[in-house]
Amino acid sequence: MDSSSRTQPQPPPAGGDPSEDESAAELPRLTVTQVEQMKVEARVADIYRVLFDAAPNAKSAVLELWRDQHVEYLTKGLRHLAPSFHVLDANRPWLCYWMVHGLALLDETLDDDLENDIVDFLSRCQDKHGGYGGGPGQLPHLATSYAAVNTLVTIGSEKALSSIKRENLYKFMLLMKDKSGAFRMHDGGEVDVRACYTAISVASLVNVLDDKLARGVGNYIASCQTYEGGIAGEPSAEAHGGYTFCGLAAMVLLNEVEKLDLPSLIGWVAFRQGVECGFQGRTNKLVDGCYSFWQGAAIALAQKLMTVVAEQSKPSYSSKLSSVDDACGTSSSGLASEKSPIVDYVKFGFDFMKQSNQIGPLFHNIALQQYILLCAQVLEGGLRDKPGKNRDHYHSCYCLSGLSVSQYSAMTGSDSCPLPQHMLGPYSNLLEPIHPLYNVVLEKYEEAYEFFSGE
Ligand SMILES: CC(C)=CCC/C(C)=C/CC/C(C)=C/COP(=O)(O)OP(=O)(O)O
Ligand SMILES: [Zn+2]
Repeated sequence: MDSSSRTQPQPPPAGGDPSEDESAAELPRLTVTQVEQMKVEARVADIYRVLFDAAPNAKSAVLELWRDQHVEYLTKGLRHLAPSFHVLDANRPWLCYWMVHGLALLDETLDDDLENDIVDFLSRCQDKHGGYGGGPGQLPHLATSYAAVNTLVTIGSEKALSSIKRENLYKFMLLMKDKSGAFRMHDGGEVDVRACYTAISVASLVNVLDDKLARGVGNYIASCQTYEGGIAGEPSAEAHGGYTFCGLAAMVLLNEVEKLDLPSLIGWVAFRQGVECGFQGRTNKLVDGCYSFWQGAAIALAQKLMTVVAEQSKPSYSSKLSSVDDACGTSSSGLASEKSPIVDYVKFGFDFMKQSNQIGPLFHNIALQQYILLCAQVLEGGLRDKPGKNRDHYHSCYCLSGLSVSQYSAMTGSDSCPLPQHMLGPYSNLLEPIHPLYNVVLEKYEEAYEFFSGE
């Protein structure tokens, strides 16, 4: 998308006399500082009522995405990290991903030197036997491998994509496979749904996913779906939005989504949207901007799975769902025992995105945008969990990812643009669309798909 066609929004002035500014002049009773204070008190509905009663035209001043500020915050963060990358942290590929992806969502290109620095740094994080660690010489880990691969796909250059040692990555992932079929995060590490998702997402993205990697994963994930309907990190744990996204996305990539009880999963996710308009991660917890992605994207995936939902909603279905216990896991239905010996796994992610939404948003998409724009944005740039918390790169990445998901959630065609009524604030708020199975910008995914499908 061409950002030059958009007018750059300006944030409202930070505090001060409202009469100093034309848009603020329409806010006779509230300064921005007062608005901030009300947010801290979590009185979002009050802010809205008072603002709109007092000054209907103030709507766009408050509901703008402060692009320039977010770009500055993320770019500064990357420049601080590169070129030495000398922070004592095992999360450096994640820091790269959160900032590079955030900037890509904002349609901001990095300069060549910065891109090269990041590619070189991630190459140094790549273990000689495969997989990426949190820094050079660190133990390879599935989560940092996911962050590194998503960063390189987002950078998208020949140098970036060809720096990924796919054969070694495949061998590393095979080593991380547990006898249950699930994956462990690192050598001697924990087995959980996050590990399953990061392994399957990376393997699918770089086109090395095969039956050996896939076997048993779907059954493990299905065993983590709880009585509430959401998915937990491991069997018998509590359903959580992060793991629900991971589990559902992995199941789609494995073509085993029928092993989940989708109606109950969707119901659980939809009810995690609170009166504050954002999502909570689990029952009885506070809303948090990052769940705009984890929960919002789970719903976005479900919008393309309505055929399965309809099938599972038939009274005759329940006995079939509970009898899914085949450990091989290459069947697309979980119902039948027929299996194809050669499964073209890379196509599942590709074909899924080509499908249109089969239903409108199953959450309040405008309300979610309201939470992100009004409560999660920080005036100086960057996004946060909730009012009263500081901005950080993780929340900036996932609030922006969730904003993109909610902006595109009401579209029916897979390649059209959202209508203005599906977006809150000016149309210049529109972000780049993502591929919700991997959380990379769609265009970048398509380029990587072309690149790796020839391999
Ligand atoms: C790809 C990848 C690595 C995905 C990770 C998914 C993810 C966000 C999992 C959440 C983990 C978790 C139980 C957080 C609870 O934190 P908390 O108790 O501080 O928060 P809460 O009160 O909101 O539950
Ligand atoms: Zn959070």
